[in-house]
Amino acid sequence: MPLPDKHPLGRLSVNTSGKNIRSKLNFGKKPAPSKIDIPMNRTSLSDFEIGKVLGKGKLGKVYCAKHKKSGFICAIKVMAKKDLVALKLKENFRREIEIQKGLVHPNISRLYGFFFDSKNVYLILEYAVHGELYQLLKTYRRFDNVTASNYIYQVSCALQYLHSKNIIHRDIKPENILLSSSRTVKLSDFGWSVKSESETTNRRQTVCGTLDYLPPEMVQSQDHDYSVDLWLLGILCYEFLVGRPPFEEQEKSATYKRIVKVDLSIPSFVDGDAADFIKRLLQRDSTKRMQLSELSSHPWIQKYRPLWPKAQLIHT
Ligand SMILES: Nc1ncnc2c1ncn2[C@@H]1O[C@H](COP(=O)(O)OP(=O)(O)OP(=O)(O)O)[C@@H](O)[C@H]1O
Repeated sequence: MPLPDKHPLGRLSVNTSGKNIRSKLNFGKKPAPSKIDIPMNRTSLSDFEIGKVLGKGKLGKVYCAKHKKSGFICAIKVMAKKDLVALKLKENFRREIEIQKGLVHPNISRLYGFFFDSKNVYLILEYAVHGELYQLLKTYRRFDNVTASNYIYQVSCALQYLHSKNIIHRDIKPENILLSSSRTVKLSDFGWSVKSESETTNRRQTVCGTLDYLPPEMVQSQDHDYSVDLWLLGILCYEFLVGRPPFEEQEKSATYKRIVKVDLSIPSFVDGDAADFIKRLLQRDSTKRMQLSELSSHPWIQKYRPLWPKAQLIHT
């Protein structure tokens, strides 16, 4: 699988404040339905009332929208067909849709369906009212242990589900995590995900993902498997608690070197149990990484779990 020309190995800076998102839509007095009931084969843009821009991605904008007939509130991602072709992203996009449309889990952003016209492709997505977790992290700089452990646990639930379906996400980072009401994590962006035939045999070699988050085996273009997501979870946890990823350097090559050596230094303000949690995931030898099934019994999770908001305990 070739690496598309324009993969963003860096941060995107977009305005996703989420303020007044719904203000332009006529929501009416009736509560919006919580389930979508749209015949996808006959859907077109005119079936939706389009509201405010929720954010801008590499390939287009995402809008808040209401399905006129049912009143269902969703997010619509609009991508120009010509951009998909020009950026050689058609295959990536097709794979993303194929993978995401079959996923139904409380911690995974739903893709309800898609439609297209002569110019654009439109994805109908679950609306995440609080937008990207990355913006929240930028606002607070770093999260406290209660928040971080809760978000990490929710991401791990999403990963457990994905892995059970033989899917490796490969691009976990704060930009690819959305927050819906009551701060429920919604893992999104399946553009770099792959579906393996079997959990153990199908190791892959494609280099992908975001630079700071790449595991040693991918930096070195070696085979990789499900355990890349464990590494990514470790980096995510570090970034939540410290405010930046652990191997960040100005020069790409310096970052690569630090990743390969696992040149990890955890600031002293990080909770000792959290530091242990991170170290258990950031293992050079991918077979030694803490398994998702072990994660919920780790002391860091155990310690802060009683303080999590009740709404996030439903997936245990
Ligand atoms: N389902 C959603 N609910 C609410 N806001 C969303 C949703 N999807 C995207 N957004 C907002 O729109 C912005 C752009 O999303 P988009 O998926 O296009 O970003 P992207 O990271 O460039 O994705 P991709 O890598 O697939 O192009 C996001 O940063 C987010 O703030």
